Amino acid sequence: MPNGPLVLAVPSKGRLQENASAFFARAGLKLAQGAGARDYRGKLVGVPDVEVRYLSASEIANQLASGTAHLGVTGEDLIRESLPDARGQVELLTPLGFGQATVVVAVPQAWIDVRAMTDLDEVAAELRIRHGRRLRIATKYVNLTRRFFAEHGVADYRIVESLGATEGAPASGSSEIIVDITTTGATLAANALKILDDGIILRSEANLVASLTASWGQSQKKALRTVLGRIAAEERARLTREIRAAMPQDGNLDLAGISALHDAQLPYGMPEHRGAEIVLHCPVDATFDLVDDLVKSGASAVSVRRIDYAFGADNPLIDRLLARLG
Ligand SMILES: Nc1ncnc2c1ncn2[C@@H]1O[C@H](COP(=O)(O)OP(=O)(O)OP(=O)(O)O)[C@@H](O)[C@H]1O
Ligand SMILES: O=P(O)(O)OC[C@H]1O[C@H](OP(=O)(O)OP(=O)(O)O)[C@H](O)[C@@H]1O
Ligand SMILES: [Mg+2]
Repeated sequence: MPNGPLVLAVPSKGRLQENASAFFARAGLKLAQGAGARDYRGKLVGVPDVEVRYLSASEIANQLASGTAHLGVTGEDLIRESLPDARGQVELLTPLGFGQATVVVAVPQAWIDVRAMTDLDEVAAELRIRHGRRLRIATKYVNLTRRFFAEHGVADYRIVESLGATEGAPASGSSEIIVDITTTGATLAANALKILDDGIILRSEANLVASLTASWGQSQKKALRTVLGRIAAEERARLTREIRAAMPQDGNLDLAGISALHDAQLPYGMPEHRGAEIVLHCPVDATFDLVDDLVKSGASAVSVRRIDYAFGADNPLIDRLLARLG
């Protein structure tokens, strides 16, 4: 639909759901779900031409790949696992700071001599000789597993597809080892499994992802500018502090030098006269060093505040995506 709505796919359940709604709310994008909790469609309050669809995290990855959804929030693990050509199908716009999970290779703790991927070759050979069968890996990350094992030159194995409770597979005898996600490590420990020293396949977190295969007409691009504009403005504001001060009545404050030194901007220009108000925007980490330099140079009434949104003429998120859409 060249002039249809922009389809925004949002997690409908699980660990990503609450964090995703909070993320949109911070960006001033209020999700309005349809009539009941079972209505899986909604809107963005005050933003026309956007249709919100509530889907599972893995379905969001699929719909971004096929172009059924334009924008979505999902885990990078699911993108890398389900999309054969992630680079050509989607653009990962920004990591969101939640949904952290690491995809790992884990083996029984009882295998004390097995510490690294290279040790698995020996295990596999022994299994073959003693029991006449291949090393079994339980996982739902079939593609990530194949790629990682190939990179490590381990070829003599068989994948047992697991639909859940993967960590239980070795104890129940349906596999020898597993590939799964872990966050705190509690589930691995409870199942007496350990991560191989070089067994980290991917460190994942939730991302804002755009589809490159969806049809991007005029109305979708317009909605995209609004949505990404607010998201970028919130992100910029979160990483920035606003510092206000009065220019000293005498002495010479080298404002250009100080701002360059601390990577700060003067969004409203140079103050025009002594005693005039200075407004600086600087990276959060630079705040106190910048304040010290201002005070040392005679600035008075220095105050620091957080800002909610910082809109600029440029928007790196949109520019990057439009460049890729051509
Ligand atoms: N500790 C965790 N356990 C599971 N998923 C996590 C964890 N931490 C972050 N995540 C992220 O959440 C995603 C899974 O989300 P969720 O379980 O809601 O959806 P799903 O996998 O599509 O559904 P289902 O689990 O019912 O198959 C993971 O792929 C990962 O990106
Ligand atoms: O390292 P931990 O903090 O213990 O977390 C990791 C576990 O959490 C998830 O399972 P979940 O409970 O979501 O069930 P699921 O497999 O059905 O998604 C994941 O699949 C792991 O099993
Ligand atoms: Mg889950």
